Amino acid sequence: MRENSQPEVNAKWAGILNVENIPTWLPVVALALRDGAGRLLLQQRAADKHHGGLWEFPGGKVEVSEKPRLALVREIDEELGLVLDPDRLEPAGFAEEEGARHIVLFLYSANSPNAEPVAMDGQQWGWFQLDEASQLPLAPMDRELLARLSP
Ligand SMILES: Nc1nc2c([nH]c(=O)n2[C@@H]2O[C@H](COP(=O)(O)OP(=O)(O)OP(=O)(O)O)[C@@H](O)[C@H]2O)c(=O)[nH]1
Repeated sequence: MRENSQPEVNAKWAGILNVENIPTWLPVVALALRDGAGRLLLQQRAADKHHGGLWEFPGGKVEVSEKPRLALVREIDEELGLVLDPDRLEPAGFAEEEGARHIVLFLYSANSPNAEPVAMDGQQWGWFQLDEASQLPLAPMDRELLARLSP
């Protein structure tokens, strides 16, 4: 594209294109991992974090330039010591949370009948049937996503 020679027009575009003027959002990936009995793995957030004490799907923030699937593989390894095949992660929905940080949570699903998770950060976790999971104090987006999962 040819550069605009009018300084006032350039200044206007510089203002619009300045990253600080673009509303940003935080991409987060999470996993609905099912065991051989169809139960879901959920874990409890640390008390001192956003949504502290609530239960959630394992996962975390997508780093800059990281592909979502690979971010999820990294997070699941870091949190649960499980190494997943990125090609076996199925998209399972997304949800959004307004707030100081606008979060978009991308949920994937995977089956792992023989998974032996280890709580790498000492977090509480468990396998839950869908009806059991819905009884837990869940993070708001997780409740929404859980309701959309097939039994
Ligand atoms: N991992 C995960 N985060 C969720 C879920 N639901 C939900 O609202 N969140 C929110 O998404 C954000 C993800 O942050 P995180 O803390 O898990 O991410 P992280 O592990 O990369 O960051 P950290 O450095 O703070 O530990 C938090 O604000 C968290 O409350 C969920 O199901 N899984």
